[in-house]
Amino acid sequence: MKLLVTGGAGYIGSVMTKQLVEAGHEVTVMDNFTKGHHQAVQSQVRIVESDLLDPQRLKEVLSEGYTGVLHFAALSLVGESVTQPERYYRNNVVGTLNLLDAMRENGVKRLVFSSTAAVYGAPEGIPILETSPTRPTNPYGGSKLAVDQMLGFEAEAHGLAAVSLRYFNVAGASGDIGELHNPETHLIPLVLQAAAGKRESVQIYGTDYATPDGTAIRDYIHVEDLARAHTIAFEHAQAGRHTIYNLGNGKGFSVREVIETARRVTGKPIKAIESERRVGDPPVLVASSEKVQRELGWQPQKPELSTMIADAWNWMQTHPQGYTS
Ligand SMILES: NC(=O)c1ccc[n+]([C@@H]2O[C@H](COP(=O)([O-])OP(=O)(O)OC[C@H]3O[C@@H](n4cnc5c(N)ncnc54)[C@H](O)[C@@H]3O)[C@@H](O)[C@H]2O)c1
Ligand SMILES: O=c1ccn([C@@H]2O[C@H](COP(=O)(O)OP(=O)(O)O[C@H]3O[C@H](CO)[C@H](O)[C@H](O)[C@H]3O)[C@@H](O)[C@H]2O)c(=O)[nH]1
Repeated sequence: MKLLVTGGAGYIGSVMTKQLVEAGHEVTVMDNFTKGHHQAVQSQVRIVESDLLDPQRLKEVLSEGYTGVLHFAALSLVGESVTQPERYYRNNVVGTLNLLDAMRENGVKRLVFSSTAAVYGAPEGIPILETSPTRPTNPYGGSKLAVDQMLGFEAEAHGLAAVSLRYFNVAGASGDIGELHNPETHLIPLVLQAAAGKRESVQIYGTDYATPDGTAIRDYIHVEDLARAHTIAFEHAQAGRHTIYNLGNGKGFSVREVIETARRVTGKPIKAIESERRVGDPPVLVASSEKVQRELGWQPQKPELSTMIADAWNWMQTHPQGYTS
């Protein structure tokens, strides 16, 4: 298949691109490189350095005849979205609208979209189902929910085959591709930076949650398992339908458990400092992934937290400078 991967130079998109290339597909990556890395993209992949906010370029590219699009490009810093909501809605919603226009104009009718657990806000019940109420507590989650809703209407009106995958906490690395965000806000890379001596310590945001050890609980999913789910979802997408799936392991780990596991995996004494809660963080986010398992037959192959941390640690050690381009 000939596929367009937006945001394919970012963390998850580059793992997706690698898997697609390994499966023999022809891939074009479109990325504006505000966050992405050239080195994360396989050498045989065509890179179009362009922005989703350039509708003309999107139309030109999509006129080249694609089977479908895997759409990862987005801004995704929760804190930044609170202070700059307009930027998040423009990039994530208007960018996706431009993409849908270009797809429609060129008869490209298949899309998998990166949605997020952030659409659920602070959930009423755990595990979180796809039918749980969506009440995002920040503009990032709001922008993703707006796209999820838009896709439902677009599928109905124009026959698009669309799938939204609502990821929980993505972690790990895939061989020579790893996680390098700047700034980094995610727990596991920060913990490993402390293990590697790149930072003195890691902060534990909140020790007074109503959880067994007082720290917040999250559902971590290996980036390879996540990317594999996209391929299955893409193949099963049905014309005129928009389907939503949660993607997690259905099992939660606390911040202290993550740090403890990282100490064991790395053999390093990682210094942790107990701090205040981070504003807007829900105490527990754990997915029910029953629907994706039942309907698509997806199963995580790397469900262990220690495997995710070991793969991320291995990447960090083999790439001490991260990506250089
Ligand atoms: N990492 C997670 O834990 C997580 C969890 C839930 C959802 N997601 C979603 O998954 C997707 C990928 O996340 P990631 O962690 O790989 O992020 P990332 O920042 O590493 O990758 C996103 C890529 O999109 C590109 N991009 C952003 N806006 C663009 C635009 N307007 N035009 C072209 N390119 C643009 C960036 O340069 C970057 O390379 C995002 O949509 C994110 O919201 C991520
Ligand atoms: O230095 C840190 C960083 C994080 N945490 C804690 O670790 C947990 C995980 O935090 P991350 O920042 O790694 O991940 P989030 O759960 O905040 O965010 C993830 O889930 C969100 C949905 O709620 C979005 O989808 C977002 O893109 C995705 O990364 C949270 O309880 C957070 O408070 C710390 O204690 N110390």
